[in-house]
Amino acid sequence: MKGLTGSSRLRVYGPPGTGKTTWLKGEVERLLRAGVPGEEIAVCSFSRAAFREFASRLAGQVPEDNLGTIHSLAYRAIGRPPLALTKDALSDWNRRVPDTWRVTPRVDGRGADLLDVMDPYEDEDSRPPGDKLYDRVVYLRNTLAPMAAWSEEERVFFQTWKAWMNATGLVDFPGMLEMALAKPGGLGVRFLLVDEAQDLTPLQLLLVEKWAQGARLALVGDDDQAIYGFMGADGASFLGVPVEDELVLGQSYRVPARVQRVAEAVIRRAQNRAPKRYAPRGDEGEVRLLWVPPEAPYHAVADAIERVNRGESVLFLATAKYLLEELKAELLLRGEPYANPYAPHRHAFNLFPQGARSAWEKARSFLFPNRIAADVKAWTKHVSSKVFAVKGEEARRYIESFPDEEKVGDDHPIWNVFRPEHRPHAVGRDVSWLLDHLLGNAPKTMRQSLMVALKSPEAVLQGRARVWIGTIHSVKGGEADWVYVWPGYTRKAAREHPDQLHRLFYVAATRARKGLVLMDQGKAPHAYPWPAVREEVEVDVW
Ligand SMILES: Nc1ncnc2c1ncn2[C@@H]1O[C@H](COP(=O)(O)OP(=O)(O)OP(=O)(O)O)[C@@H](O)[C@H]1O
Repeated sequence: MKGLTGSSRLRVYGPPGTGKTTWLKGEVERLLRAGVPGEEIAVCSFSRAAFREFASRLAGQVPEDNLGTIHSLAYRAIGRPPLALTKDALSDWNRRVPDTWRVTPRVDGRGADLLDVMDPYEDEDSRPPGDKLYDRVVYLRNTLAPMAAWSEEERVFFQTWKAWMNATGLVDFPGMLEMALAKPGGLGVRFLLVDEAQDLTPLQLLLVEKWAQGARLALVGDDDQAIYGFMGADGASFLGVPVEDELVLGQSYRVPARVQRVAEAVIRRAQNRAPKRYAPRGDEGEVRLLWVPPEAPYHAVADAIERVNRGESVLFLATAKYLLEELKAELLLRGEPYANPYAPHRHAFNLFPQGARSAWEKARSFLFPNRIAADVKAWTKHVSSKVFAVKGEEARRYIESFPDEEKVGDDHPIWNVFRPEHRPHAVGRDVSWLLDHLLGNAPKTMRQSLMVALKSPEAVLQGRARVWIGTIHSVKGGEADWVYVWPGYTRKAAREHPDQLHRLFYVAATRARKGLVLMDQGKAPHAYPWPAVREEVEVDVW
């Protein structure tokens, strides 16, 4: 198979599941086996999650600093200045500017991935004007739009924003790329591999080209899966890069035949695309249409849980986060926690998010079979003072007086702080009792985790979810046995980026390894019309 030792500019493309990411990983391993030092290889991917497992496999061979998103590599290259989009930094900006220029914070101080927080299909009308203006300016910077194409307001806003960043030493996301471009020298590698290259903006591509000077470059992607048009990446940059050689992958190892036929009917609606052919997997797979009223996902959940119980993986996908709210509520009622293996840090998709200590651990601390004082301290902070035999403040002081690591058996004196009628519930890990006596300001995920614990304490103890959920953007490159897709979208999306909408549902459909369940919302406004592929579809009317 073609590889980077044979050509200095290679484009690898292929439809969903044809092994593009697998090729890229294999190529890195082939280079290492051929004796290329790991320091001379860099790999860019779109999301960090996609790479976590790969990076750990390469640990000690390719330096961790050479693996990451384009933004993270650029951020390192410019010496990691503080970020402009944090709460602290923006409170300064927001104090100085008119209301209509105020920007809402988007990252924490540690610099979470920009794309982890992008949800283009959230309700546009409810967004503050400053956020919309800032996003338009980011788009113009990402697409390298000539100043003549900017409106007067966009120009003035950007000049002010840039002057503020310069004066304060802060940087925003396109700024990382702009600074890395202006900096002499590149990444200092001989091999640069870029996954999901269809989502490169013209600005990112310019930086990749600079980094690739004197190096061999592989761009890996699929123009039909370009779903970041709203950021300025429409797949055209990827297809337009002059290359020496191309590797076209034509066999999907994921998508079964029926799923492929429906997915093809969706992507054929896109106006601007290069036609392509590929072979599906050998088995037929299944496509079903499930009529689900938008506000009641009970039947979809019941259907999905049956599959999970049979050992299959299930992924629910929607265009926007808010569409998942009813689903999450239904899952919690059933004691089924949710997760997103492709965005494990995002609270919106994970009841048990990874990373910094989070509120669900307070619920877990109530359930531990072998408790220590620190566990009791964690949940008693959020319990109503009514359960204590003394005043709340005094009770909490008493609980705090025990060293964190002290073991707390069922007869430990710490329990004496509870009124006699409450004591057995606290000692006995009575989840309903705790839910009944939680303070109003107890963290939401603590309460939700306790709801799950009513039915599945083990799931909370282990921080383990069985059902995956996410926006289509959040699961790029991912897959599951069964994929359930909501047809929701906004009218604005259809008007401004119809191709992108078709690509988005194409990406969603092609995540399925065994079957696809299209959730039909009938005549609900703004519901994406599924193609009429009747022979593929079994209709369930509830
Ligand atoms: N040569 C192969 N033989 C068998 N299975 C493969 C092969 N290559 C890839 N796969 C499997 O097929 C699935 C899809 O592979 P991969 O994610 O690399 O495809 P992709 O082209 O990057 O997909 P997408 O375009 O959706 O991101 C994975 O489960 C992978 O393990």
